[in-house]
Amino acid sequence: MAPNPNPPQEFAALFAKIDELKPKFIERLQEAVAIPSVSGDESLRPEVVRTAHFLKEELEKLGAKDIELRELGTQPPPVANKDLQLPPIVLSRFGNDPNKKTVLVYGHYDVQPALKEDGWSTDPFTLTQVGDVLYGRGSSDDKGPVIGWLNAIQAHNELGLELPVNLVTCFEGMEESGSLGLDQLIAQEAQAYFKGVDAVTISDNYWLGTTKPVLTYGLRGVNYYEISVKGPAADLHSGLFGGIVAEPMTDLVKLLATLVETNGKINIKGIEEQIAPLTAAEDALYDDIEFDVEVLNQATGSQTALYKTKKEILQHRWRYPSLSVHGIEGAFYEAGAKTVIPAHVKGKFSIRTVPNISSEKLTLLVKQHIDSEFAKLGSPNTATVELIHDGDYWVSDPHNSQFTAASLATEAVWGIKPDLTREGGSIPITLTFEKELKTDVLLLPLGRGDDGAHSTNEKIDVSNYIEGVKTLSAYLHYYSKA
Ligand SMILES: C[C@H](N)C(=O)N[C@@H](Cc1c[nH]cn1)C(=O)O
Ligand SMILES: [Zn+2]
Ligand SMILES: [Zn+2]
Repeated sequence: MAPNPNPPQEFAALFAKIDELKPKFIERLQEAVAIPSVSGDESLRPEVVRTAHFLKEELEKLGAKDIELRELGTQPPPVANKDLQLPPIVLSRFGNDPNKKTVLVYGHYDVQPALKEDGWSTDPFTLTQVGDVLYGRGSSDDKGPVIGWLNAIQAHNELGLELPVNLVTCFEGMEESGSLGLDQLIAQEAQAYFKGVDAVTISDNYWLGTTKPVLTYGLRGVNYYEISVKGPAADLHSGLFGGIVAEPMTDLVKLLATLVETNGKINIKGIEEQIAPLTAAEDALYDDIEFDVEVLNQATGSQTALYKTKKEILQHRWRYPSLSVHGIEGAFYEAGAKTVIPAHVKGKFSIRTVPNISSEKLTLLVKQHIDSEFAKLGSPNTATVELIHDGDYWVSDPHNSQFTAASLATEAVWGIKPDLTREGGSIPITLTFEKELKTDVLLLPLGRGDDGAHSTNEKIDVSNYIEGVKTLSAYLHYYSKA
């Protein structure tokens, strides 16, 4: 999609300044991407913390006040290093004018793991421009959008243009690992640091496809589980012990295979009954959305879609649960042919939740399922299942003043009204902001549906990044007048 060739006159200088600053904005993202802030890898925790310091320095340069790196204590189990500190929350403030509205912007500076050997064409932690595309881990999820907010502030500063709202930043470093510790901080600061916040804006998801901007009013939740199967006291030689001991891997693979069918059907009893019925009014909402199975095939680079029609695909992404098996810890996985019997293996899977699935009830059902399936195996090993983290689903009203302002901003930048979408992914903290601050939350995505978030060759198109900075800026102006 080409940007609007005739943006409103009121934004002419601001948009021109953003275009002029493009090289600086790309350089800032390059610096952010260069820090491998993988929250799920304990050994990289210092890098996650280094990213918080990088943001603090950038915020200082931009003139933020009350900058704080708020510590959250040690990471709760399961964790190898019991003294592992959680990464800090980066709080800061631009303006404190009682006559202006206050917008809290949330984003995360941690990323998913990435290794060149996973199949990346370029080094994942070196932002690499190929044509009009910027490749690198976090470029879209979520360093690009986080840096996008800083860029919007810089453009205002360089023009000598006051921000139209007071801005509060809340950037976290554990989103990809369950947002540990942030719920408590938000509750604690609702009437302190966050007092007076009128609106929360999150830029941490994606357009549905590659051409049309969207605003998002729903998220699925996520419950992440680990099945632990223990047997022998240590790994064993399969020639000496194969056939005469019960193998944990065999049990685990059987258990994992009971969870879900190839067609996506979840086999855990009691989940389906909790799903909110589809009303005719909700069903009709899907009619006008631009999407087809080819967009899905393009995003996955395959022909592996389970559904063919737009409605089926979108409903199964947004309003039905899914169960994904992610990996096995403790198992042999490298190249070669090691003949080991692993002694202790952990299978990881998650369930995306939707209205009205309760996290507590789901965990009970998962435990019942694993216990009953394991009993059927008659194994002398032990199997336990544990909830690692959970985050609730969220559905909001897409017609409040924030959405209206964001829709106007999108039209100003892209020359088109955005589609209103829900998201299959999860941002666990969204509901907490809504509940604790008693404000509405808007999801205003910058990246495209084919950005490859969490995947190899994650990217953000230069146009999405730069026009995104314009969209964030214009949104603040429209919202200030709403
Ligand atoms: C949508 C967002 N950018 C995202 O990727 N969220 C993660 C959150 C999460 C929860 N557990 C682990 N990661 C996601 O949806 O997977
Ligand atoms: Zn994200
Ligand atoms: Zn993510």
